[in-house]
Parts: sequence; C-alpha cells; structure tokens
Amino acid sequence: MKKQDMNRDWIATAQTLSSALPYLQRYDDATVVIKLGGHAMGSDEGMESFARDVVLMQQVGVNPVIVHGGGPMINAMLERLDIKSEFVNGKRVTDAATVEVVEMVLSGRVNKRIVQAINAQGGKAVGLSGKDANLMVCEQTDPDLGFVGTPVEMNPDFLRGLAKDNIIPVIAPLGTGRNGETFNVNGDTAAGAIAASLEADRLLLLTDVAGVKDSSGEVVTELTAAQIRALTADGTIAGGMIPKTETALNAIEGGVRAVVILDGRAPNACLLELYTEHGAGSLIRD
Ligand SMILES: Nc1ncnc2c1ncn2[C@@H]1O[C@H](COP(=O)(O)OP(=O)(O)O)[C@@H](O)[C@H]1O
Ligand SMILES: CC(=O)N[C@@H](CCC(=O)OP(=O)(O)O)C(=O)O
Repeated sequence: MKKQDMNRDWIATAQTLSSALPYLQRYDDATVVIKLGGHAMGSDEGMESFARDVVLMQQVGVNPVIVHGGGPMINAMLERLDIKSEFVNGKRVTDAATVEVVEMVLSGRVNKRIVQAINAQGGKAVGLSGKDANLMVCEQTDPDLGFVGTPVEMNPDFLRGLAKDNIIPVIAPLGTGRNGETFNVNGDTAAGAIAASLEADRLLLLTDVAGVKDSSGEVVTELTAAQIRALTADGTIAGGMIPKTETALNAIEGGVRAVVILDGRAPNACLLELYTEHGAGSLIRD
C-alpha cells in the first residue's frame, strides 16, 4: 500500500474513532468474538485494516477473540490436488483426504496470515485451533458429512487466561474427537460455540454481504428468531448464510448477548458496529 493511501486510511480510522468516543465505555472489558470468513479476507489492505481495528479495540478495553474460516482457500488447494468437494446446507462433506487439506490450509497459511497481520499492528496474537488446550472437543455431526464435527466440550478458561495477558487468540475451526479424530467445523459454528462458552457480549460474523437480505434483497437491520425461521423455510436464507443464522440463534440461546452479521470488507467494519449508535449489518438478539 502507498504511504499516501495509508495516511488516508488512518485519517478515516481516526474520524471513526472520534465519533466513537461517546460509546467507548459501552464495551469496556467486554468479550467480543469476531469470525472472519474466507470471503471477507481477500486483499492485503483489507486484512491490514481488520487487524488495525482488532488492535484498536483491545487498546480501548475489549477482549477480542478471533475465529476464522477460509472456505475459498480450502477450495483452491483441493482443486490443485484434484480432490472434488461438495457442500450440504453450507457444510463441506469431508472425507479423510479432505480433512487433511482443511487442517493444513486453515491451521497453516490462513491462521498465520491473520496472526502476522495483527502482530504487525502492534498486537500480541497467538494462532491456535480447536485442538490446542482442547479448546473444542467435537462429535461427528452426521455420518453423511464424514469428518464434520459439532462442538460438545469447550475450554473457555484457557481463553480467559490469554485475555488477562492481553494475548489475542486466533482460532482455526478444527476440533479434536474423543478417539483422536480431526474434525472440520464450519467457521460460523465454531465461532458460535466459542462465543457461547465465553458468554460473550458480542459475536460479529464478518462476511462479504452487508447483512441478511430479505426476499427483495434489502438488508434486515434487526432480525428475530421467527423471521430467521421464515426466511430459511422459504429459501431466502440459503447456502453459506444458513450456518450463520443457525449459529446466531444457537449462540443467543447459549448466553451470547447479541450477534451481528456484517460486511467484513467495509472499512472499520468492527469499530463502526461496536461504537456507533446505528451499528452495522443485521443484529440478532433475544
Ligand atoms: N438471505 C441472504 N442474505 C445475504 N446473503 C445470503 C443470503 N442467502 C444466501 N446468502 C449468501 O451467503 C453468502 C455468505 O456465506 P459464505 O459465502 O459462506 O461466507 P463466509 O465465507 O464469509 O463465511 C453471501 O455471499 C450470499 O451469497
Ligand atoms: C464443515 C465446513 O464446512 N467447514 C468449513 C471450514 C472453513 C469455513 O467455515 O470457511 P468460511 O467461513 O470461509 O466459509 C469448510 O470446509 O469450508
């Protein structure tokens, strides 16, 4: 990025922050789980701006926990290896060969790219997966999906310990099985389970659309559980949006105060969501 563009970026961030001042206390010492989807982490500039937001957030008192996806990056590697892949209701059917690739791509390249970006902005990020410290013990979701896991046992105390030391965990959505299996967990599902285990104040699901759209293509700024069920039943909520809205409902039921689905590519997406009156994206709460 050119120096001039970087300065412009900083000015925009400073403007966002100054308008955020009246709201800064709202999230003091709050736990905010942020799920960065594969579609939201395209460009290096986007990653840099995301990382800057996370570090700023921590500097004003938030405990951020990052969970990431990387579906498009897994697809690219599977294609290079000539392994076919299909999705059922937004979840990848995962055989033994596929889960190996998923782990290599997510815990390797994708995870370290985010860790490096946060640390380059002055943060102290550490890369993990659900296997580390048994953060996410899973059971098989459905035999037809193969090695796809549903989190059944979490380790929030480990994450709380990291927060005390100002360490930002960056978690790849892989889980460990009780018999030594490696499970591929949808990134949204993993973020929801982690947020619920921490009873997080906010779960932000960053994706590549402005929010959940209704049948006329308009973003719904505040959604109820009943609306989500109706939009799913009539097919308006489809594909990758299904695990997101499912996650939102489960997370709220599990004790998360609010979930927001928003465009992670928009400048200062997280800051604007947390620190403005109108927020951003689609808000789901009890
Ligand atoms: N009702 C809806 N509103 C918004 N997006 C939707 C809806 N139904 C399906 N989608 C699709 O869901 C996608 C987001 O899911 P996904 O591609 O899995 O994102 P990510 O990689 O960020 O997890 C959007 O790009 C959009 O194509
Ligand atoms: C079971 C399952 O579907 N796992 C996902 C994990 C990555 C992910 O969720 O990536 P996004 O957030 O970018 O979609 C997958 O294999 O693609």
